[in-house]
Amino acid sequence: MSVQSSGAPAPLAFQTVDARVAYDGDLVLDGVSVDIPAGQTVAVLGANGSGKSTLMRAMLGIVPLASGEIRLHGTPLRRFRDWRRIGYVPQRLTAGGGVPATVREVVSSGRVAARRRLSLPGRADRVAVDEALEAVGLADRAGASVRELSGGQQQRVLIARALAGRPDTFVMDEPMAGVDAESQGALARSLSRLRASGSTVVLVLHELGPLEDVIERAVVLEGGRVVHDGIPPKPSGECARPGHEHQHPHPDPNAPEAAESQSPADLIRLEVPGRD
Ligand SMILES: Nc1ncnc2c1ncn2[C@@H]1O[C@H](COP(=O)(O)OP(=O)(O)OP(=O)(O)O)[C@@H](O)[C@H]1O
Repeated sequence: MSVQSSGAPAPLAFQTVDARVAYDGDLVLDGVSVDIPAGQTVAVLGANGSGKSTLMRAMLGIVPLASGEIRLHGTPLRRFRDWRRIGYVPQRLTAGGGVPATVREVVSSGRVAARRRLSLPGRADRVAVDEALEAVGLADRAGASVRELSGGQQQRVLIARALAGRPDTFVMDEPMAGVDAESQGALARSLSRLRASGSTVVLVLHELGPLEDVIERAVVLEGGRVVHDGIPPKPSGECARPGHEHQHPHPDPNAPEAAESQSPADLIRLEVPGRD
């Protein structure tokens, strides 16, 4: 358990208790229990179809549980109302869709929940949007149509939209998927700042890559179950050699969590679509 400097345990941002989710009768989350203290930066890793996105959606009540319980900031999900605290970046959506919106317009939409009902955007909204654009390195593209941007830049727009609402708790589903190196660097810097500011960040990743130094903890899913929860696995051996195409997270044999896990040899077998 994470402990604050006062010695008291840190309050939990997320708590899933024996969570089960089924689609059409097929169990895709099979008894997941994870406590995420406020202020932690946690990666959820696992092979394709292991249930990562489903866990994110269940944590936010987007898909219902078959059984178990979810609490957000100590409140059972069904009673949770403080959604302004939560910033969600969904998986693989383009920021603009078919609508010819500018970067600023899309990011400004992240302020709607933070505004008082029926009030027009004010100075605080403009400042929040400016800061969010700055944080993801897109201040100079504010007037551009999102359709002109690269996939990685569009991903940054979605993150800026979440930042603009000034939540303290982020859920990001594969923010690095299909993102170019420049945008990966910008995202890594944004996440470092979020971590330094005490925000909670839970993000789905296929590989740690440039976020390796930012991630404090990794939860690895396999077949809808947690098979590792602890120190992020380090790339090693063949995969760590220069010239290797990608970095699969591998178990660190020296990590105490790895030694305690159910099946160390099978811990992490990640697939990266189209690259293996
Ligand atoms: N809405 C849905 N209806 C039916 N089955 C679904 C639905 N969403 C996901 N699934 C199935 O549930 C399983 C877990 O999917 P999920 O998207 O949570 O996995 P994932 O680990 O995030 O995978 P990926 O890395 O490919 O995004 C998969 O077998 C998937 O096909």
